[in-house]
Amino acid sequence: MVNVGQAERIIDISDAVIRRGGKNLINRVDWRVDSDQRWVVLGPNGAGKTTLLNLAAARSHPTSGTVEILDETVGKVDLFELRPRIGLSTAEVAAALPSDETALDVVRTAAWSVVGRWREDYDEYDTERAMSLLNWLGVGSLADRTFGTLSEGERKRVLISRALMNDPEVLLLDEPAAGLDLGAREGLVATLSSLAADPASPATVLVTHHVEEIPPSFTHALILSGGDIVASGPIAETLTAEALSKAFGMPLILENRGGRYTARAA
Ligand SMILES: Nc1ncnc2c1ncn2[C@@H]1O[C@H](COP(=O)(O)OP(=O)(O)OP(=O)(O)O)[C@@H](O)[C@H]1O
Repeated sequence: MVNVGQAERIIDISDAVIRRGGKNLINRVDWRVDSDQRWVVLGPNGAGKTTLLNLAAARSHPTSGTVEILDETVGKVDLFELRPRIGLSTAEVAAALPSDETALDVVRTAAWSVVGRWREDYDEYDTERAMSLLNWLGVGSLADRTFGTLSEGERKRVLISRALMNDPEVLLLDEPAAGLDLGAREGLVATLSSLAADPASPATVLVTHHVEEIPPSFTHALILSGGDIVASGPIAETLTAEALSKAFGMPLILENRGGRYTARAA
C-alpha cells in the first residue's frame, strides 16, 4: 500500500445502527475507507452486507450513529448532489433499468443520474466515455443490444461500466460475480483486479459471499455476521480461517495461492 499518510477519507461510518422491524440489521458498526483502499465485504446470507453497502451509497440513513461519505454527512447534505459522486452496481439498480434500453444508453444515462432515457442530449464526450468503458469491460460489441437481451455476465459488465461513467470517487459493487459461469467469473475477477491495481481508480468496495471472487489486488476485508463486524482491516490479517469460520458458523479451511483465496469445510 502506498501514500497511507496522504489517503483521503472516503467513507467514515461511526457507531452506526440500522434498525427495522425491531431488529438491528447492522449493529454499532465503525468503518473507515480511504481513497487508496479496495475492500471486500464478506459474510453469510442476511449478514447485513447489502444494508451496509446501501448506507455507504447514501441510499439510506442510519437509525443512530453517523455516516460521512466524501466528507459530507448523510442527513445534512443534498443526496442528489452526493449520489452522482458514488458509482453503484447492485441488483436494485439493475432491476430499475428498462429492459428495452440499449447497453450504451444504460451507461450514458448515468451521466444524468437517471434511469431510462428521456430526451436527454448526450454530448460526444458522454458517448465516447460510455463506449470506452464498455470496450474496457469487454462488452463494447454489445453497445446496441437491449439490456433485457443480455446474459447475466454481460449485464454485470454493463452495470460496472455504468457505475464508472461519472468517474466516481468511490465504486460500490454488490455481488458483481453472482450468477456468472466459471469463465465469466474469472474474466471479471481479472478485470476488477486490474481496476483495483490502478492508483487512479476510485476507492472500491465489493460485496460477495465467496472468497474465490476476491480480486488479488484488494487490500482490505470486512467480515460481517448477524449485523456485527467479526473482523475488519488489512486483508492479510483480517481474512483468516478463524474469522471466516466464526462468520459462517462452521469450521472452514482457507487457502491463499498467488493472491486468490479458496475456502471449504474443515
Ligand atoms: N426493511 C427490512 N425490514 C426488516 N428486515 C430487513 C429489512 N431489510 C432487510 N432486512 C433483513 O436484514 C438482514 C440483512 O439483510 P441484507 O440484505 O443486508 O443481508 P446480506 O448480507 O446482503 O444478505 P444476502 O447475502 O442474502 O444478500 C436480513 O435478515 C434481511 O431479511
